[in-house]
Amino acid sequence: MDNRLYSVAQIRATEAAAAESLEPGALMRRAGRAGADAALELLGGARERPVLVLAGPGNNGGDALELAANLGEAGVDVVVLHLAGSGKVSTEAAQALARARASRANFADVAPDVRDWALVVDGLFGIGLQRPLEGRYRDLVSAIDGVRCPVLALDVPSGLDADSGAVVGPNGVAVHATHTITFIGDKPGLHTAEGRDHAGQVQVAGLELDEALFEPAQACIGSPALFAASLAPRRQNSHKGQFGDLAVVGGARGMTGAAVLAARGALYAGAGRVFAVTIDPAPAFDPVHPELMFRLAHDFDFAGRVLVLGPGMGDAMEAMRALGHGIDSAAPIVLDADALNLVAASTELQARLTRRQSATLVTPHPLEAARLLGSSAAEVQADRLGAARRLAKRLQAVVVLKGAGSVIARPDGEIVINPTGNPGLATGGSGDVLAGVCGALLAQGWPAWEAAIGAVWMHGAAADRLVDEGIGPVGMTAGELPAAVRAVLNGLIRERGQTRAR
Ligand SMILES: NC(=O)C1=CN([C@@H]2O[C@H](COP(=O)(O)OP(=O)(O)OC[C@H]3O[C@@H](n4cnc5c(N)ncnc54)[C@H](O)[C@@H]3O)[C@@H](O)[C@H]2O)[C@@H](O)CC1
Ligand SMILES: [K+]
Repeated sequence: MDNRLYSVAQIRATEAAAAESLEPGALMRRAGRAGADAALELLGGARERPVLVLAGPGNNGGDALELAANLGEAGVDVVVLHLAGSGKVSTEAAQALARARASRANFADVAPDVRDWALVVDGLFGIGLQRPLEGRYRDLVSAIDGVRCPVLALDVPSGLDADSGAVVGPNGVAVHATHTITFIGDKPGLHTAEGRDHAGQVQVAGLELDEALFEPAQACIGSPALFAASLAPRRQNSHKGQFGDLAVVGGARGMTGAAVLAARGALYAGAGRVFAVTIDPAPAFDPVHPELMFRLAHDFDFAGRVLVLGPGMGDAMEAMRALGHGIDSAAPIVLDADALNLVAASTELQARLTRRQSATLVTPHPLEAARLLGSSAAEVQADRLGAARRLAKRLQAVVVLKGAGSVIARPDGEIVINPTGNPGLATGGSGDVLAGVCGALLAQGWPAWEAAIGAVWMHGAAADRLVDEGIGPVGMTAGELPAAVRAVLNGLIRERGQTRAR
């Protein structure tokens, strides 16, 4: 599976290189053909109701006009609303307009009333969007929100930034597509931030371009293939000492649950022995999971333990002290939640973090990332890939920027966007479980990059599995995640074992 993601600048460079050896308009015709095929597939055999094609002023509109001509030829009743702009029209788009005018597609002069369409095709704007949608464009986007049929976006849902997945604003709007067919290569903005809500199911049409025309991708979509090397079945002759000692350090007064959830996540993700190390005195044991060993941070020996620092840690002196010990330890560590806030407030801790010799993995949500970067959550969300890259470089750590389409970044700028998960994860404690799973994989010897990609993928897949079982998204609880993570992880290991046996 090709899971690479390209920036708009890279797509433009590929297009320019391809255009040198192609006749004018070839790419637009290919895009119009691929778009029409996707539309016909969505229509199935249905021909009773017409298809509405919205064509904007640029080349995205050109793609839509080619598509409309193709659908007309295929005998589909097509209504085109073409919104010409005042700017210069490309030769290809002008050709596409002439072709559509000469085809069996019908042109409407004004926005037709919302009616019973079989399909709406959004070809208003693609990667050339320069500003928020206003006036008639904005009205059309609102009208599309009212339709009951599938909405197919060409290249990018209009109004969405293809690089960042942000709706171009302030107070911007963007088409909510059920399906997006994106051209030349896949784009990060379709998979993170607002992208998942606006793009729907994404299909890539490569337009038959030669592989050599592409610059190396610096981002891709996460999948088990990226952490397959770490999914080895356990040897029969195993003992718990081989799967690591993990300590979750957190649980200040009133927040013991955060540490327990992280510890349970770690237990179910296969860590050999798991300690819940609390800042304040906690219950002696977890009656649901007596396997967890409770200790007080004050007299815990951090040496040799993989650490998850932060869940419910608070900001007391004792928390600072424990965090300092953890950061200076020689073992891999995960920093989450309160630990990130403490690091954000201390340049000294940040400096110690960058001097670490072993792996550091940090799992901020957008507000925590903003505190670490000295910006705002809105700024982080406006450029999730950029924020994650900056943070990874600054902290010399693998970063998981959580939220829809979690962004995983490493200091050299490489990015993975996670495709699994659902809004059921937007509940207290789910981040604690993720931190615990990250720690468990590190404790079992996974490299930090694979551990981050794998933990996020499995945590999301666990939530998807719970939704399939009717448990969520509404009302899903963090406590239900660990067992589902365990099922996902064992399923992957089994699959991998079967693939290798074949
Ligand atoms: N570049 C490529 O690699 C290819 C591009 N194709 C299509 O062409 C698209 C890019 O074409 P363009 O560069 O012409 O860009 P777009 O068609 O996305 O939009 C540019 C046009 O819209 C206007 N515009 C931008 N934002 C606006 C706003 N908010 N309100 C009103 N007008 C606005 C611009 O002035 C310009 O006229 C791609 O998304 C794709 O659909 C395909 O034909 C195949 C190859
Ligand atoms: K579009």
